[in-house]
Amino acid sequence: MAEIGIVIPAAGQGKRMGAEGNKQFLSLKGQPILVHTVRVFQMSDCVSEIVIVGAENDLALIEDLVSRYNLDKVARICQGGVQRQDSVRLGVLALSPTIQRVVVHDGARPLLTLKDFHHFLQAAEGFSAAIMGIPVKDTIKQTNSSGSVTDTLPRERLRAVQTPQIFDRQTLETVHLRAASNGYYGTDDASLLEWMGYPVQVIEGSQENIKVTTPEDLWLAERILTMRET
Ligand SMILES: Nc1ccn([C@@H]2O[C@H](COP(=O)(O)OP(=O)(O)OP(=O)(O)O)[C@@H](O)[C@H]2O)c(=O)n1
Ligand SMILES: C[C@](O)(CO)[C@H](O)COP(=O)(O)O
Repeated sequence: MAEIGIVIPAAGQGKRMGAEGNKQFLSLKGQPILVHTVRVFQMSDCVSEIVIVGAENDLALIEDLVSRYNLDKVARICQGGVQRQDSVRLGVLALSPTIQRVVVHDGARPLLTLKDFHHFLQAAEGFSAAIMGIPVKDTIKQTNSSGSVTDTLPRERLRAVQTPQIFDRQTLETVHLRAASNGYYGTDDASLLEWMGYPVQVIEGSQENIKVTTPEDLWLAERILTMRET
């Protein structure tokens, strides 16, 4: 099996959370969100190493959490960039040369389970790029700049995309470097492959694998974890 490395972008500002400091250090059931996120990869026998990408001012705190929670698969903690995509690129470049497949997973998605991660890895075998996604529940409409509807998109084929996203390391490096030199930005890593014409496979994820973006998400994350305890 190919050696798998994990890149966790955690260098955002969490503006939509509106908390003081980086949302990834907020407590979720008594432990920082970021610790929940990293732990699933720490526990996985399929993972060789983890790179966490943090904001300059948070690097010492991340180092402290890694040692306090014995996250010894974390091989490097590196400084992030202005946008998520910059942070991921820097993280990918910091992976050991032996890593052949890269999983990118948001620091702010603490509810991925080991079972779902392993199912994802298994389903992704044979694809050079695969991403988790779930069917959308709402009707999605496209609007023009004044809010008037221009289209109703056929829902059967729409997927709300999450992380983890897995890629062959060489391809991921190539698209990130090309996007950086062209000033091209996407909201996830798969969109860089799409931009360069590479195929990307969607694998069904879980409704519980939410991204903690706003205070309501933190409330929901607490409830999901409580539900899992019972
Ligand atoms: N320059 C950035 C921006 C984002 N991220 C990370 O990318 C993930 C997904 O981003 P999002 O949830 O949008 O986080 P923020 O950018 O922190 O949130 P906001 O847009 O509300 O400021 C987060 O784990 C975030 O820390 C990053 O590593 N580097
Ligand atoms: C990559 C991502 O998690 C896919 O849903 C998401 O796009 C990243 O969050 P952002 O809010 O777009 O930065």
